[in-house]
Amino acid sequence: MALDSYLAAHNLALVPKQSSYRAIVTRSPVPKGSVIIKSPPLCSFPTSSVADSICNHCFNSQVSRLTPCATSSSSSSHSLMRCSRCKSAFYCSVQCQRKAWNLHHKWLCDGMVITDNTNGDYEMLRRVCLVIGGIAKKEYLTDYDVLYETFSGLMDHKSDYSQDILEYFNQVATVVLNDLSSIKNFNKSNLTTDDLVNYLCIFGCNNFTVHDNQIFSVGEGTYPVGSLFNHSCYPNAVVMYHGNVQIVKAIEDLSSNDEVMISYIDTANTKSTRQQLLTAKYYFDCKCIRCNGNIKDVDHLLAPASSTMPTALLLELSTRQRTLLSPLLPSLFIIPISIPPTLLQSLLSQPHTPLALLSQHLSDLLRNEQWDIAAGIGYRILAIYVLCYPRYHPMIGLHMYTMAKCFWNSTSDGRTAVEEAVKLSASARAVLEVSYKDCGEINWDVINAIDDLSRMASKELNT
Ligand SMILES: C[S@@+](CC[C@H](N)C(=O)[O-])C[C@H]1O[C@@H](n2cnc3c(N)ncnc32)[C@H](O)[C@@H]1O
Repeated sequence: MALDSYLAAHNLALVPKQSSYRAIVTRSPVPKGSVIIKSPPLCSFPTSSVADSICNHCFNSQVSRLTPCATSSSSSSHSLMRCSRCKSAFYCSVQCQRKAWNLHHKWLCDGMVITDNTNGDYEMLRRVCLVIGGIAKKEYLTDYDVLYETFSGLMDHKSDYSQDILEYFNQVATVVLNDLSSIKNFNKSNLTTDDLVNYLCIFGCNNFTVHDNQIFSVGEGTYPVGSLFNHSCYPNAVVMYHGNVQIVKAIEDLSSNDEVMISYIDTANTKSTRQQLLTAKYYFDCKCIRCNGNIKDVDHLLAPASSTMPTALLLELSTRQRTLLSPLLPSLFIIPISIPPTLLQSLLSQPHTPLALLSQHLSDLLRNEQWDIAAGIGYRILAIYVLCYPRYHPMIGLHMYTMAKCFWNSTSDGRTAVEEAVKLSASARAVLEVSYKDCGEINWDVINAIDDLSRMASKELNT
């Protein structure tokens, strides 16, 4: 089978597993920071909010220097080309425009839909049907045979969907079949409404949100190979994107025969919220090392925010966090899973300030350029992140980078703040390097920006 040899070429294997049907395991040790597998989407499309600022084919951003799917690194693109016919599709290069044209745009250009969350199913289904139905020119799609074989074998959980949802899927399937039936030769594909309903069921529990280098959502994609990885609330791998190419990276050292696990949801949530999200969309009860209690959970710090914090308390908390947590920064990286006891003690003794509330305050403080208070609150958030994300998770690194910027911009603490900026940028780099290395120039730009900040701050310390 094409899939087995494809996985074997990446030192991976798909093995049966009772609790989750199948699982991906390593066939040799994989050091943290390694690319486990890179795979293209069967289909993908950008979200409406960014559709005019990223290439609708490869998701390369307007301002980036490298086009992931262009043949030469000199094909720089600082403004996107617009489809002159529909005026709603944008491309970074002629190559991308040609690929999109031959895969779907030729048939969808007239009825181009500006996609949003309500018609994402419709948009994805039309594209998948053009590919599977033999209309799209498959030579423009990388690894089609593997993608198709894998997609066809994915779990659809059809019996778990409610009658209402299946009826909605049936309506979408009917509209799409009707739309596509006017295309010459589409009827030869013999695709039925039932087939399309099955595809929609597969999308529901397998599709991915594509994100940029700041983990902001930029699109949706059907990634059959990535869909083979099971979920853990304390994953040993993360999903990165170079444009719309999906890259699974190890964030822990893996031994031979270890199961590779990613997370399907934001794991900075209480156990009950995580379980609800996973049951509602993926139809399973999570029994991962965190959910079964092998890692100390901190639900009281993750509860949803119900109110805002008075400014005086915010200030007090900010100052206290800096005093308590700044000296602990180095220890956050020494112990892989267990939490330094001093940190745990300081967190548990704090007033009840859930993460959502702190994050909300942090964004307000950043927006209002209140860097000093933001930095202190940032420490508190960092401590909570360290308790609920694996040590080398990009959320931790990106947050450290935000904090480094706060200290660098802060005016009140002089040299101490600059020292904090240096310390935090070094930590941010150490964490982000693991997931961002070998993921293309667009991701590496974040590391370059951290290095720039670190150089400026170190220079200031030495003058
Ligand atoms: C994206 S697929 C993952 C691959 C899937 N195991 C397969 O063999 O095709 C998602 C589905 O896998 C199962 N799954 C994923 N992670 C699981 C876990 N930690 N425990 C139990 N089932 C899991 C659930 O049925 C879920 O809806």
